[in-house]
Amino acid sequence: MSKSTQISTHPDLFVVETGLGEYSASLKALKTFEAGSTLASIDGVTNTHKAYTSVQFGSAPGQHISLNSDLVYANHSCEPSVYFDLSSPDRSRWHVRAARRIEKGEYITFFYPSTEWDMEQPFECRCGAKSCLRYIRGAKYLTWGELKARGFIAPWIRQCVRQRDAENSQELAAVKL
Ligand SMILES: C[S@@+](CC[C@H](N)C(=O)[O-])C[C@H]1O[C@@H](n2cnc3c(N)ncnc32)[C@H](O)[C@@H]1O
Repeated sequence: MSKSTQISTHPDLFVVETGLGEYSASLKALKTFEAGSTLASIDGVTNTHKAYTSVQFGSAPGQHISLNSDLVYANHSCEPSVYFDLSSPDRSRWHVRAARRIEKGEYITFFYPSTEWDMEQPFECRCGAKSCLRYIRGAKYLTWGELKARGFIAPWIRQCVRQRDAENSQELAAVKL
């Protein structure tokens, strides 16, 4: 995504850092945020089709939004600094919250599989975290243990995991009969 001519949507909170290669832009905090605090509301969104820039907000087909803001530059991390809370049916209550204390100058990152079941554009993860999962393609490809170790997981992802795991254990039971 190119940032060069766009105006910042959150100039007092974040700055978009542009890198050299493709997909190398990132989002940095311009101030310190306490753990659990709300960084920003997720407003101005529009419904869209699944894309590498979209965020999923439910388990039904087509439940994806376009952020239409600098928040789209938040990269994935396996040890994220924020989470996107789109749990409420009331969109005015959608927020970005701090998963831990975030110092000024730190990257704003979220755990993409916390909202995404089966991503449009998987990638080799470069988050550099000790617990890095290496290849990110959505929650569908992770165990519940791998997911829950990362903190916040959206309700629709928890529901899909429960369904998948129930189906797998039924299949296993059928094989054993
Ligand atoms: C919504 S964009 C995030 C902003 C992106 N860095 C850019 O410059 O447009 C998502 C894309 O960024 C890249 N990305 C995000 N987090 C990454 C990570 N931890 N490791 C490698 N690539 C990442 C992937 O190409 C991914 O499809």
